Amino acid sequence: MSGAARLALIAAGGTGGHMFPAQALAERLLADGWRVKLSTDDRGARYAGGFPPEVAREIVRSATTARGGLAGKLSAPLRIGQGLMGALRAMRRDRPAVVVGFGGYPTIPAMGAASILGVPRMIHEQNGIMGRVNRIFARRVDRIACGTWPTELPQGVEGAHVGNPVRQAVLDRAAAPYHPPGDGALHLLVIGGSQGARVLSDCVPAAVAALPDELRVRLQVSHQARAEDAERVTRAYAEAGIRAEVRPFFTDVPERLAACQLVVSRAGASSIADITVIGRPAILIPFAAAAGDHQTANARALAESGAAVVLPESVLDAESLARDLRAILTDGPRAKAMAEAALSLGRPNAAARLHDLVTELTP
Ligand SMILES: CC(=O)N[C@H]1[C@@H](OP(=O)(O)OP(=O)(O)OC[C@H]2O[C@@H](n3ccc(=O)[nH]c3=O)[C@H](O)[C@@H]2O)O[C@H](CO)[C@@H](O)[C@@H]1O
Repeated sequence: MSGAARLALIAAGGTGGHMFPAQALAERLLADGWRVKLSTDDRGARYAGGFPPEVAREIVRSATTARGGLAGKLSAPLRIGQGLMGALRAMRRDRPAVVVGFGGYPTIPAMGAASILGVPRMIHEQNGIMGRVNRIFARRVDRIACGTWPTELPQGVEGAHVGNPVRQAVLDRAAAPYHPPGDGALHLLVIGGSQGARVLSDCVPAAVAALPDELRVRLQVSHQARAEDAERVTRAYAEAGIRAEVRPFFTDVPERLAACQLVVSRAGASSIADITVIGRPAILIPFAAAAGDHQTANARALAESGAAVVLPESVLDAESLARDLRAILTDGPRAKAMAEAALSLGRPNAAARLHDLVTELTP
């Protein structure tokens, strides 16, 4: 049955890691005739440009953006309380058929209001270790969908494994033909999650500069660097005579992934989902300080299946990275086997499965 005119309220927190799976579900629900509203805060709203225009036009703001310092901490309960009152008013007005939370503080008002008003609700957890806010609501929702499996859930709570939904632009390139490294150009994509990663800016240009000349001259690097690091990263590549495009954020990661021979990436859940749905070999550098070291957990399945080499930050330096880059870029059959292993872990139907769970929840 199609979901004509039913409204789904999607709540997601401020990082790309929560916003991209939310976007993927929004796209799927809209395609099935649902109306969709998005509840997020100012940080999350920066990702709204990627959402379909009818969702981006009218965001339900949840004023929970974290502020620094003691004053910020002390005022947090007040801001969450105000957010909750606003969410209750909006929910009484809009009457959503379902509320889906993707984690992060900005989801507290919408998930809290849905609990109070008895609106059918579910959460999607992207990582193998449940985030703090999803944990708060884990016992107060009708369904829990998990992106990674197994996921550590609170005792007595059950989850369904759906995978991490990826954007339509990624699905459009699912299993795109892979051209393993040979004699031609070598495209290297370097992404540090939604915020960029300083450690990659410190290491990758130096590692690439240490590669043998015959590899270096064929390299073409797309490197996402934090805005404050972009200039020095650009300079480092230029000084090493390497063609590189350095940007704080690539809006066309799906295209660049499809075109590349190798990815160097953090191990956030959506980064991994994109890499495995398109199917590309990767060197993963998990963010060691992520809650519960969940990025290392995220990367494990790829390492075990041979899809990726995992370099923990503790052993990462330009030399170790150069060794791995060289090993993969000079071994086409190995790169091809890695790409195939990655593809076998991809879950291109995650958004569709999540959509089905949402539909089951609503009369
Ligand atoms: C530091 C931290 O705690 N990070 C968490 C955060 O990661 P983070 O916010 O970095 O999110 P993910 O790695 O999950 O996703 C990043 C997304 O941004 C896209 N992208 C990236 C760079 C770019 O230039 N353009 C672009 O479009 C990627 O293709 C991917 O789809 O949320 C994830 C999901 O809960 C967690 O797994 C991560 O551990």
